[in-house]
Amino acid sequence: MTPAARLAAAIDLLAALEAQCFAASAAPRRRPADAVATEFFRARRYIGGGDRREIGERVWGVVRQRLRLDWWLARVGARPSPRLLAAAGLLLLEGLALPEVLRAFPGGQYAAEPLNPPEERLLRALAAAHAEAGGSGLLHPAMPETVRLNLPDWVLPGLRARFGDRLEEEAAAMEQPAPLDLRANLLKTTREAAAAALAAEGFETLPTRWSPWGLRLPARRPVTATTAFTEGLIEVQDEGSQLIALLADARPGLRVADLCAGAGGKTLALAASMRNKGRITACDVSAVRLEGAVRRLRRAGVDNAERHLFAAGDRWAKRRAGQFDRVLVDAPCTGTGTWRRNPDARLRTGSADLRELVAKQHEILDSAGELVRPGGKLVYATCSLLPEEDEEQVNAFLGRRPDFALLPLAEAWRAAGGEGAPPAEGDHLLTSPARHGTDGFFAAVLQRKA
Ligand SMILES: C[S@@+](CC[C@H](N)C(=O)[O-])C[C@H]1O[C@@H](n2cnc3c(N)ncnc32)[C@H](O)[C@@H]1O
Repeated sequence: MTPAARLAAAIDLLAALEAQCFAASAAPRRRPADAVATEFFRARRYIGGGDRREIGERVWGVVRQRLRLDWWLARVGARPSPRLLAAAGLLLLEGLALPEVLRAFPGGQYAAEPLNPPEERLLRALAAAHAEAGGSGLLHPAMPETVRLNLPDWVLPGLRARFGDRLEEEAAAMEQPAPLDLRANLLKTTREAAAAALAAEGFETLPTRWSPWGLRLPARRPVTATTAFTEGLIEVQDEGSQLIALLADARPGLRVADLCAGAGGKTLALAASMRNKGRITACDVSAVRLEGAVRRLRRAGVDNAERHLFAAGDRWAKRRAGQFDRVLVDAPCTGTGTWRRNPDARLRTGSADLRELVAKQHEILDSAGELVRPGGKLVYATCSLLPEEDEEQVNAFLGRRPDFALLPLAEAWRAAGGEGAPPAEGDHLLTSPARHGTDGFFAAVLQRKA
């Protein structure tokens, strides 16, 4: 592809993302950007791997900096159309000079149409405003805090309550690319043997600091193509997520419910710590997600897991009241803790989603409480750093259910075989990108009084 054709494809992909992920009209069925991008490239098989990578990098660059690019465009009175976003990206992110940006829109077959006079006027104004502000970088002293931190305004109160003076540091860490964490599958291997198998295939890893099962690759690499992966020796799982499975203390022989199992990320880890003994039920409301667990469970050699798809009017939970030793609620949440991995999520989630999710978490926690046997443990977890979805949710539950008590984290950690001190905030597990180099996860262990 010519450079002009690549830019034209990037503009088309930006337009697809706008329509399906970000625009108000895309609500309430906003799609994840990577799903839209996969579909986009699948429909354009003539775009080869190298071109795809370049187009993708350009588009993700714009998505990552979208709040700031929108601010710059608004400063010169422009609306963020895909064409202007692409042009602003060339100018402010890729550092092209104005004439080069204009030349990147030559028109003709397979190239973006030349900027029209109003677009060109806006771009010239943008270049002038940027030059006036020093001409380098994306930050500007007049930017509001939310744009400066690259965070939507609805998360600021919650994240400030969470991090206080450290908010800036955490916001910066949320902009850094995430490492790739793997979990050694103890049903088939040990952490050391999995590391050796990966090293033999050219993938050097380091053991993770807190998870006894974790291996870290410093940068994303196509690990799913390795024999170690296809043979089920490893799974991709952030260390923070591994810690939640660890904290659940799922021992051999227990009866365990993974209530929001999705595609089984934590089910797999729970089954491994149960050594395939006892019974684990992976539940979800999404058939597609639950179906995604089947192949993973098979690859991992898990044979003590069953699946249950919740349906309207389902009596599954009622019939199993008080029967589970462990219940994990890996609650649907805003996912603020994973924003470094999903830069589009901050653009497609809003305060209405937060309100809806908080209500859903409340409801799921209540039905989870019914399932736990006296003396059993309920682990409530999210990949959000917002107190409303985390400790406030837990405190409200404890207010409703005096027959449950919060197990202090140090105690829960030791009981689960954790070594050293866990990443904590008070009596809860809390990991964050800046402090722990993991995604942001929250977990609390609640024990039903015997
Ligand atoms: C954070 S994700 C789970 C991720 C999964 N546990 C893992 O480790 O890969 C939350 C899941 O909750 C599910 N969910 C949403 N509402 C639910 C409900 N009322 N009951 C059970 N699961 C629900 C979603 O479909 C989603 O798969």
